[in-house]
Amino acid sequence: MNPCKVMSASEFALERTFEYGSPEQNESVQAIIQHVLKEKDQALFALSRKLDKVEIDTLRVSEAEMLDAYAHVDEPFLTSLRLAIDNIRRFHEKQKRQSWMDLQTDGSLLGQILRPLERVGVYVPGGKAAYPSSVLMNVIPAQVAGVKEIVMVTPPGTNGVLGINPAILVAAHELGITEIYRVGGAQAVAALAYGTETIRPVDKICGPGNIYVALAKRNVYGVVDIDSIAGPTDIVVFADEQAEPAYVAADMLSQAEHDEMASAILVTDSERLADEVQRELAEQLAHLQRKDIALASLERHGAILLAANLEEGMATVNRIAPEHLELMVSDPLNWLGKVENAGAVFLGRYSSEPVGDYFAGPNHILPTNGTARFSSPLNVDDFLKKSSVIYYSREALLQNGEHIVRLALSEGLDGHAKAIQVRLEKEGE
Ligand SMILES: NC(=O)c1ccc[n+]([C@@H]2O[C@H](COP(=O)([O-])OP(=O)(O)OC[C@H]3O[C@@H](n4cnc5c(N)ncnc54)[C@H](O)[C@@H]3O)[C@@H](O)[C@H]2O)c1
Ligand SMILES: N[C@H](CO)Cc1c[nH]c[nH+]1
Ligand SMILES: [Zn+2]
Repeated sequence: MNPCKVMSASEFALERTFEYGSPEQNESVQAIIQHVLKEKDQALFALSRKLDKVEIDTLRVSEAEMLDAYAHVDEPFLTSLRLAIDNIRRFHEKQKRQSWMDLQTDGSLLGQILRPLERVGVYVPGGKAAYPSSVLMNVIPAQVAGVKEIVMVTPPGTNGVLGINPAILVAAHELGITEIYRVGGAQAVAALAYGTETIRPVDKICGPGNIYVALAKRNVYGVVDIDSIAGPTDIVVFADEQAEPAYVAADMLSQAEHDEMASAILVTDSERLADEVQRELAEQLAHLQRKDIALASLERHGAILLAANLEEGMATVNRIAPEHLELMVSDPLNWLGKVENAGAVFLGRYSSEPVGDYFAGPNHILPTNGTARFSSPLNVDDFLKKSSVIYYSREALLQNGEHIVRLALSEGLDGHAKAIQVRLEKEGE
């Protein structure tokens, strides 16, 4: 069995669909948003019944539930979680920026004031799998930025079984998050954007999710801000003859197992590697718990792309603009400078993608579906807004006023010009 199609890198046609998701998925997301706008909490109960197959009667997770969750996780998990928290916090602390002011010789003062957003909603996925790691990746940069109110939403159950995964609640509690609602999918995004009787609206919605979550975020953008379209995950492994086939296949499967819509692609100049990776994929798939999801992902969206040489391979990588890019080549640092578009780049045979998903420190909430061409991993700046500050001294205005007047008149805006002229006349006397 060959799980992946093989084709030449130069022939690989990248369908960059401007309509993200199928028309049916877009329609159903719009219907969900309208439903929440009209019926608020009642819509959230009904949609959880219909889409998550669970019956809920309260949305807010209680303090008791959060504390009870600790009984369901073990000490080694807590140790690993706390180490990951330290790494992620340290990495994001380095991104912190300060407000600044620049004093000019004429006495004018120009600058930028940075302030944290007031209230942010973070989405933690939980439909097909539970993602405590996404709690950390969402919340820590917001906390480092100084956001006052962080609200978390997550599906009320996983795989149709009622209950939020305890590891998600423990991760939230470790970070001091207390406002959590059991609601997922497009309905959670709509509730955060427009508010319901129980959920107060937020200023920005961040976090990854499946196609319905991604489409809903895109739909509510403008009412609230969003981070990026962090939808179904994708990975490209860029590998040469020396790469270890077992590692390449394992890393491709690590992302294919997320979602039938995930995509895992190998780009290589080695036919031998391509054959061996194909064999490894088939062999390793058989032992995966989520083999059905991973196989569907490989069959629908996976590929092995054979390039005439590595330069051609890198051009293909840049066209794909992957969320994750592994440079599994003998000289990864030499190739790093040629990477134009990628959410996160993993260098060398030991930097397997899950190192970044869970532990190293950089954020795993990354732009998907080619959006790494123009957007970035979730970071501290996502939670800051900036105001420009302008102070002009008398001297600065007298010196530069004529230029401002001229530019205003060139736009035919004499009201603007007069606002300056009135001062020049009075002060110039
Ligand atoms: N890009 C990133 O940074 C990143 C990080 C982590 C996870 N992910 C992605 O997050 C996703 C997680 O997906 P998931 O499904 O496990 O959890 P999820 O929480 O994103 O989605 C589950 C919700 O989808 C809704 N839903 C399911 N079927 C639906 C349908 N037919 N119509 C309307 N709504 C429907 C349900 O309300 C459910 O609560 C994966 O695609 C994974 O690749 C991405
Ligand atoms: N690979 C996903 C998108 O970057 C994140 C994740 C969380 N848990 C496991 N993986
Ligand atoms: Zn992952």
